[in-house]
Formats: sequence, C-alpha cells, structure tokens
Amino acid sequence: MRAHCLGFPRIGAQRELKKALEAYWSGQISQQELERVGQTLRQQHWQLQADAGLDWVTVGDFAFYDHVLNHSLYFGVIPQRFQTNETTTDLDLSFRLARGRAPTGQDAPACEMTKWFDTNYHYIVPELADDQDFHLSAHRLLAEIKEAQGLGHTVKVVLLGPLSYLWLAKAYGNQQDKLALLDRLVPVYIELFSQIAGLGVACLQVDEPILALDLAPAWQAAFERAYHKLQRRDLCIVLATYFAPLNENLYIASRLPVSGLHIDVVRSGQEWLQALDQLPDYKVLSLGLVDGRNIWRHDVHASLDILKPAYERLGERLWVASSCSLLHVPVDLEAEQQLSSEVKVCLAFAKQKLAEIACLKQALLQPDAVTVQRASQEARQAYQQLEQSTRWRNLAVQQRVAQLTAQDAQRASAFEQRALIQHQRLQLPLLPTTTIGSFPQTPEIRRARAAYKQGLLSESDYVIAMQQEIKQTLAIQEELGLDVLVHGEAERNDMVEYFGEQLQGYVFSQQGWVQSYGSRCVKPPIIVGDISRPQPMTVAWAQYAQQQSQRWVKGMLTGPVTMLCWSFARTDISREQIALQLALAIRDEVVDLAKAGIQIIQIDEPAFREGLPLRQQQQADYWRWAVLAFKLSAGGVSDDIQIHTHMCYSEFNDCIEAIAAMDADVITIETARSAMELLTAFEQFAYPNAIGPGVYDIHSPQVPTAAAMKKLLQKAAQGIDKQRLWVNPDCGLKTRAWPEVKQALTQMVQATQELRALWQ
Ligand SMILES: Nc1nc2c(c(=O)[nH]1)N[C@@H](CNc1ccc(C(=O)N[C@@H](CCC(=O)N[C@@H](CCC(=O)N[C@@H](CCC(=O)O)C(=O)O)C(=O)O)C(=O)O)cc1)CN2
Ligand code: MET
Ligand SMILES: [Zn+2]
Repeated sequence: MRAHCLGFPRIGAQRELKKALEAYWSGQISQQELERVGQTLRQQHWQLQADAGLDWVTVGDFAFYDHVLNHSLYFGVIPQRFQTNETTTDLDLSFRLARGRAPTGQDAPACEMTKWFDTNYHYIVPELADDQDFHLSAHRLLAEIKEAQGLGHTVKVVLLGPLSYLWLAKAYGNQQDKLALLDRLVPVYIELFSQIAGLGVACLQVDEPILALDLAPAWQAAFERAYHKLQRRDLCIVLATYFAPLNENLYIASRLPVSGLHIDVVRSGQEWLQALDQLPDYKVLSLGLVDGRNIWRHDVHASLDILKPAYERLGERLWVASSCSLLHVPVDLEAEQQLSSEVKVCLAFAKQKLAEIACLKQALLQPDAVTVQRASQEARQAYQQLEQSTRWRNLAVQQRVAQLTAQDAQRASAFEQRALIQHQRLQLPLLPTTTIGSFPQTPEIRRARAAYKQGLLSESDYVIAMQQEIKQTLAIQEELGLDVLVHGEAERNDMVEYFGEQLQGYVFSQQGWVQSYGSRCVKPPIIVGDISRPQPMTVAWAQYAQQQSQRWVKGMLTGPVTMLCWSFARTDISREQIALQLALAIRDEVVDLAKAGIQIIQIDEPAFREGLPLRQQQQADYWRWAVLAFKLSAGGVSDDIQIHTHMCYSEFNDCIEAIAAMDADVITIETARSAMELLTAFEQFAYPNAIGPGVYDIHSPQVPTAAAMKKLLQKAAQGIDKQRLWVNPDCGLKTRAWPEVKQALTQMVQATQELRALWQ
C-alpha cells in the first residue's frame, strides 16, 4: 500500500518563486540565482513529502512558468518565430514562449494561454505546426530526478500523458487533426520513459486528465494504440485522472496495459465502486480522497467507508492520494495568524494535506494509532462546532433566495429597446473605446495598501492616496481620448478578494497564495457561511470617479459566478445556492450604483465558462443557475442603465447560447491572442447584443501597433455589425506598466479613429 500526492504547489509558501521570477525578468537577479530559488523550493517540497510519511516524493511537477510549457520544451514544440539563432538558454526560451520576452533572445508574440480544465490555473497552449516534428530534450527533468535521488528520496516521476498533451495543444495551419501527430509523439515518450527508467526510477505517474472529459471515439481509441506502445515492465506506470468521473472512459482506462489507475474520488461520486469491479486484478487503484481543489480539512472517518471495502478487495494494490495535484491550494496553513480558531481547525492547505494522505494509509494499517484517532476526532469536532455556530448563518438571506422569482432576473425591456434608450442617454460614437477595468497596479499602490493593512498608513491617508491614483488614471484616459472611462481599480487587491473582504460570510488567509499563471498569484477568499452585503462596497469610489470627468465612468463589479469560482467555497450547501446568495449581494450593489448616478455598470464574469462541469451530463443544470445568478445580479435596474460583462481565457463555442441568455448590453471578451478566432462563435450564433472583442493582448509586455489592431477590428467587422462593436483590450491592465499601457491605448484609439473615418 502506498500514499502519494499527485503534485505540490511550486510557488513557495512566501511566493519565493514569484519574487525570483519577477526579479529575474527585470534584470535584478541572474539566471543562476533564479535557478537556485527553484532548486531550494523543489528540495523543500520533496522534504515535506518525505517528512509527512509519503512513500514517494513527486518529481516533475516543478515549473518555472508552467508544466505544460515544460513538456513543449521536452518535446521540441517550439514555434518557428522563437527559433532564432542568437545565444540564449532553454529557460529564456520558455519565458519567450510564455510572455513574448525574456532577458535574452528576441521578442516574438507569446503563445496563447488558457484555463487548465475547470480551474483558475492557466497553461501555455502548445502550438503545433503543420508537419510538427518532435524530438526529445528532457535534460531538465532528468536533472531534477537525479537531484531528488541525490538527496536520498524515493522518486515518483509525473508527466503529462501524450493524449492529454495533444488534446491541450492547438494545431495551427492546415493540420487540424492533432491525433494524426500521435504516432510521431509516442516514440518520443517511449524514449523519455526509457531514460527515466534508466535512472532507476520505479514509479511513473502519467496524467491523462482528458479521460474525465466526453471524448470522441477517435480519441478513445487512440488511448489503446498509444499505451500499447508505451507499456514497459521495468516501470510501475500509474495513469492519473482527475477533476471529473471517467464514466464510459473507465472501461478504457481500466484496460490499458499499465500498472494502475488513479481516480479523483472527490469529484467522481461512487465511481470507485465500479473501478473496483472493472480493474484487472494485477492493477493498482489509487484513490484520490484528499481534496486538491479545496481547503477543507479531510475527514478520515468518512473516508474509511470507502477505504475499508477497497482495502478488503485490493489489499496492497490500494493506494491513497490527493484527488489531483495540490497546485490548486495554498502551501501552509500554519503561516495563518488571523483566522479565527473556529474556522482554522476546519482547514488544511497543501502541507497539511500531505499529512492527511499519510494518515489515510495509517488509518488502514494501524487503525488504533493515536494519530489516526486524534485526526479523526478533531476533524469531526471541528466541523460540528462550525455547523453549530450561528455566526455563519443568515436566515434573512436564505429566505430571500427561497423567495426569488423569474421576474427578479428580467430586465424591463428586450435588448433592442434598451439599446435605443441607452443610445439616447449615452451619446457614444461609432466603435466606442473603453478598457476592461484595471490600470497598472504600481509598486506604490501596493506599498500603500500594505502599509494601510499593517496600520502604518491611516484609512483617510490611504483613501486620499487611492483617490489621487484614480484621478490621475481618469485624466490619462481623457488625454488618450477613450470614450468610456474606468476608475482603474487601484483600491482593489484582487477582483474577487476585494469583494469577499466586504461581504459577510467570507474569511481570508494572509498567505494563502495559489498560482494563477506564471508569476501571478491569487489569494482566494474562503466562503464559510451565508453571504450578505452589510453596506455598499464600491459606491463611494465610483461616485468620486464620476465626479472627476464629464465622460461616462463605468461602475466595476465582479459577478456572482466568478466570485464563487475564484473563492474556496463551503460544501454544505449547493454551488447554486451560494451563487444566488452572491448574486443578491451584487444586485444590491448594482442598484446602489445606479442610484448614485452611475450609468454604465460592468459585472465581470471571467470565470463563467470555467465553472462549467467537465461532463456534458451536468452542464445544462450549471448553465441554468449560472445564467440566473448573473441575470439576478443585473436585473434590478431600469433599461437606461447599460450593463456590461467581461470574459477572458475561455472557449465560447460551447456556451454561446448561455452567454446570449445572460443578456448583457455589452460583452467584452479576450480575442487578440487568437487573432479573433473566438469571435466566430458569436458570429455563427448571430449573437444579438453589443460586443467588444479584445484587440490588445494585455498579457504580453509587447505593444501592438495601430495597424495590427485595425486589422483585427476589420476582421471582427466582417462577422459583426459595426453598430454593435466596441473597441477595447483583452482584459484588465493591472499587470502591465504605464509606459506600455499608454502607448498601446494611444495606438488603439488611433486605429479606431481611422476606422471611424472609413466606416461612418
Ligand atoms: N482571482 C483572480 N483570478 C484571476 C484573475 C484575477 O484578476 N483575479 N485574472 C485572470 C488571470 N489571473 C491573474 C491572477 C493574478 C493576477 C495578479 O496580478 N496577482 C497579483 C497579486 C494581486 C494581489 O492580491 N495583490 C495584493 C497583494 C500585493 C503584494 O504582493 N503585496 C506585497 C507588499 C507590497 C509591496 O511591497 O510590493 C506583499 O504582500 O508582499 C494587493 O495589491 O494588495 C500578483 O501575483 O502579483 C493577475 C492575473 C484569471 N484569474
Ligand atoms: C480577469 S478579468 C479582469 C477584469 C477586471 N475588471 C480587470 O480589469 O482587472
Ligand atoms: Zn479578463
């Protein structure tokens, strides 16, 4: 019997990796120093796994930027534009693919980035060319294996499997059938497996998360083809799946010629029972019981109901594990000083989860051990106390949700009528220009907030500092000639945490950072109880902003679905219920903003698509309540109030109907990195409301030219009525620096003016 974790967060408990990366990119530290930070983190994380009593340390989960990108480098999937012949390093090459720029090597447009399944982690999309060749270059991984072995650890290596790698990749050019490349890719995997085995590694975890998706028959069939070639006797290969049940793919996964299968028990209900029945009797079953997607403490006692029967059937062939990689949870709960003890005892971060996994193994082998008994008792007591605490209950909110009617979610008139009324009121030109909300979060802003939070800056001084920032940001936008302005979100640490902090029902960590992409992290707030809004959250800032300008300034809110997706949510009530509670809180804010004279209100829903369950079976129900939650949040104001929404890093093809059903007056979406490809869904569906397709990839430090943006807009206008087009960047500008932003927006306004002259 073995206990293991599928992967550990790499960012560091103090965000060491983030800080080192940003220092390296800005020339403050050398590549050697960056490498040392990486090495230290890996070693710490392995030591934690060994100390917790896991049977292996997991190697291969570390990445300076992204683990999918690492695989592209292992396999030589380097788009042509990055293949320049100046002296550079593999590390800088990976940063150029990810960000378009690195300390050495030429700039080039970055690769696309998108969400990792239904998480808030984003990976760099492998770019497959026509006739893509693969060649192995995995020296970094091999070096990490040796590094761990050198420290005396027993190593399990983790790799992303060939089918999932291809599935996550994007075929550019004419070659649309990615599967056609499988026969070229598999030999590279065979060679890599053999190099890994050559180092004396006994166990290999091959992640094939796509087995938890609805797969076309060709993809299903490809599994057998590939794994038939990949099988080998000298490696214990465990196929890892996560995030959803395997359903019809369980049969395929069980029969592949590998040593074992890992399933995500947290996300797959009773499927472990079927897995027990279907798995050939030489195979290992790894049960992912400790939740890698949420921060609630594991209840050993509850897991025994699964573990005991499984152990009876499988004996030594039963393994226990985290449900998925721990990448999606913060590192260490011990660092938290300010959580109330009532809540803190109910939580576990990655380090604590390692102990929980080890405890599951012990619970089977030595059920009477004091540690097992104590863990089990403490968890139940902790949850009982939290449940009994009245502090987190709000009957008024529960009642308000229960009494909702369809009417509450409906605007008074249909879009066409609203559009006329809004046109009269707003008097905007053809192709109105705007931005998505945030402007650069400068070190000064962050320092001021840090000082305020530490009590070194008074509230009034903090407010004055932020107002100064807002005022300046508005002045710059006027100068740039933008039509609809934003206040810039200077006062917000994050678009979700900021609202969480002002809502009842939430608690916060101080160090609970989770990687979102590259060096960027989020600190998801924790939903413990019923959600309510004790007082207006943004009205004073919005009013202040509107007073600074004659032009319209958008009110800026985060929508209920995104609030839910980017928080750690309670699990004692349904996600639908939580979303509706959040929706009511935001609805009240929308109404208050309108009363305060804010004419345009944006309700961001960048996680709207992310929240979609991976399996089609559950999708219709999700759309029903997700759309309802959004419409509820927007439905409390009169027709003249223009409601915007914003989405990014999403596929729209499979959800355009739901997006249309949200009935926002204007939607701004991310489209620049994919050269407007995402717009086709809107065109084909004849999406009826107004759209702002992003023309500026805010993700890269590169400044787009007016000509490039003009071209994108012309492309957009081929499928969408010009009268309904807006002009804006892909997403908020908080991660960018002012000089780039000013240049890029100048170009954006110029592109717009040129097109207005042509089209008016
Ligand atoms: N929750 C969330 N998910 C999202 C997005 C998003 O905006 N929010 N955007 C999309 C892309 N993902 C992103 C995720 C994070 C960031 C981002 O910029 N994060 C910041 C942290 C934001 C934050 O919480 N800032 C705090 C804390 C800042 C900080 O580090 N302060 C210093 C002290 C200040 C100093 O001396 O610099 C410290 O604590 O050490 C604040 O501003 O108050 C970062 O990693 O740098 C951007 C995009 C998708 N998912
Ligand atoms: C990830 S979507 C971001 C939307 C938000 N209003 C911003 O501009 O930062
Ligand atoms: Zn966005």
